[in-house]
Amino acid sequence: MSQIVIIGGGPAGYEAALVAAQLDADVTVVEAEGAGGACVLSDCVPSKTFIASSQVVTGYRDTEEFGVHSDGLEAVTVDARAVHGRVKRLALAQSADIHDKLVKAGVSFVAGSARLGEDTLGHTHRVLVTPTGGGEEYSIAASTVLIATGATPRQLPTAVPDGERILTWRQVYDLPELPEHLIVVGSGVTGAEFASAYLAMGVQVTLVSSRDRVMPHEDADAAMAIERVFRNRGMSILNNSRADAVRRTDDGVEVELSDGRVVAGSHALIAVGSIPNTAGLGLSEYGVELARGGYVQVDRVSRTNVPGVYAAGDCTGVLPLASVAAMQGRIAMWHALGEAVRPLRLRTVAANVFTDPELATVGVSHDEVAAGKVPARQVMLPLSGNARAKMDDLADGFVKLFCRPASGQVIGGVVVAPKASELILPITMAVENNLTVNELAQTITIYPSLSGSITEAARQLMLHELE
Ligand SMILES: Cc1cc2nc3c(=O)[nH]c(=O)nc-3n(C[C@H](O)[C@H](O)[C@H](O)COP(=O)(O)OP(=O)(O)OC[C@H]3O[C@@H](n4cnc5c(N)ncnc54)[C@H](O)[C@@H]3O)c2cc1C
Ligand SMILES: NC(=O)c1ccc[n+]([C@@H]2O[C@H](COP(=O)([O-])OP(=O)(O)OC[C@H]3O[C@@H](n4cnc5c(N)ncnc54)[C@H](O)[C@@H]3O)[C@@H](O)[C@H]2O)c1
Repeated sequence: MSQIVIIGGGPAGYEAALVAAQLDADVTVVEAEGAGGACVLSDCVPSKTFIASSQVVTGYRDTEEFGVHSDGLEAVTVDARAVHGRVKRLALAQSADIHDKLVKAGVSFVAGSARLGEDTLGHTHRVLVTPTGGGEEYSIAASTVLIATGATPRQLPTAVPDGERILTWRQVYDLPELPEHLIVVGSGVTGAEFASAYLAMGVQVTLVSSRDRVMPHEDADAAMAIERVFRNRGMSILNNSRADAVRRTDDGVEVELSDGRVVAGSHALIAVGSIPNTAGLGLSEYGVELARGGYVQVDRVSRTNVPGVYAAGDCTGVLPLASVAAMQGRIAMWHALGEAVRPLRLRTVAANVFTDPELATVGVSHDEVAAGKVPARQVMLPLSGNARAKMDDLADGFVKLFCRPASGQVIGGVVVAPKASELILPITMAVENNLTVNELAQTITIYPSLSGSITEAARQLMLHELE
């Protein structure tokens, strides 16, 4: 029987374990924090639960427009302890669900910290395990090892988090109350999501963005649309501003920018990216190649350069999403256990930024098209003309579609809208299944619906014979 040892129990690790158990392997997952990993316990799941509370507050905005009288947003109060309690409860419950699922599938789940042992020059790898809460280190033999150790918030040496005023995104749920004035350092996806959620909850937010717009890696039209919404709702956004240092003051924090300006607030959230958890695993000693930044180098079936040692998820830096981590983990096990497997394809991975409004993307990007790397026709359709959007008083979103110039094959799209995460699916299906704009356009959608704008955009891209 194949013996699989998986280091790390996040989406990469636990989804891999489920596949390997299904294929009758003897599977052990060693996890330092808890089933579900950082994704479930401190990153993705908690942040989305927190955002869910912020959306409840948003529901009280602009009720007059709908003919509903209320005391307005000012009368809404957010009980931070209750919100944080819910965040932690849901995370632990999700972790327990995953733990139960693994155990039910026959996986041995070990609470501990693991690393590779000495290279034994054979077909068996040795994984050394230090149990959580003490106990002797012991070793497990494995025919296949999967490194799925995730990543950790990057720290700036001049802005060291103290868990009270200077925070990582993992520490915000321990605050006894909401910040009065939160300075978010870093306007990537993480910074933008938290800035959006705190703003919705009535917190004064300043976003320190090192680039000329927020979310520099996202579609420019979408990022700028969201930046406009942020500003209109009162967020202060400092573009082209790098934080050099963050310091505690008597009653808060001050953030020193590289141009010498100093911004004062009550709290600072440092969201300047992550670093892979690959130190201390014995990888280099074992001959596993690491790329720049300490990421484990893998191919599209999750192999490292060392036979029998695979890696998946954020520790590989391929595309730090839970969905991708999970697929990399499954692919590793299918490959290791001799199943037919399709190498990882990033082209059809949909991603969503959970700001208000949300920003979902799939397929080719505007930058690739603009740079001439991918020939494409495109259309951008504002939601303001959509009947359902008018009813819901949605003015800010849009749908963008990209297709191949001659065939009309759909190759990408962007949606900015509430619940864009749900609306992107038809475009993802079209990209995945090589559908054309004609096929999308001929699909009958619900009337009135926001998804009607997707087929409407497709109709605008249909080529007419006279053109
Ligand atoms: C704030 C935030 C929000 C996010 N939101 C989303 C989202 O909405 N959607 C989405 O798709 N992605 C989201 N992501 C990204 C997503 O969380 C990651 O891509 C995902 O967690 C990666 O999974 P993983 O299995 O690689 O690692 P992780 O989830 O990080 O799990 C790795 C686990 O390995 C453990 N570990 C590390 N070293 C060892 C060791 N030596 N021994 C034993 N255990 C070890 C760690 O303790 C950790 O629990 C978000 C990320 C952040 C930071
Ligand atoms: N909804 C989701 O799916 C979701 C949510 C959060 C994160 N993620 C994943 O995590 C990845 C990483 O996102 P992230 O936002 O954590 O990191 P990131 O690296 O994408 O963004 C960090 C930003 O901070 C900026 N920065 C760095 N140093 C700075 C300084 N001193 N002052 C001001 N700005 C500074 C960087 O220029 C960068 O724009 C995303 O690409 C995504 O794949 C996904």
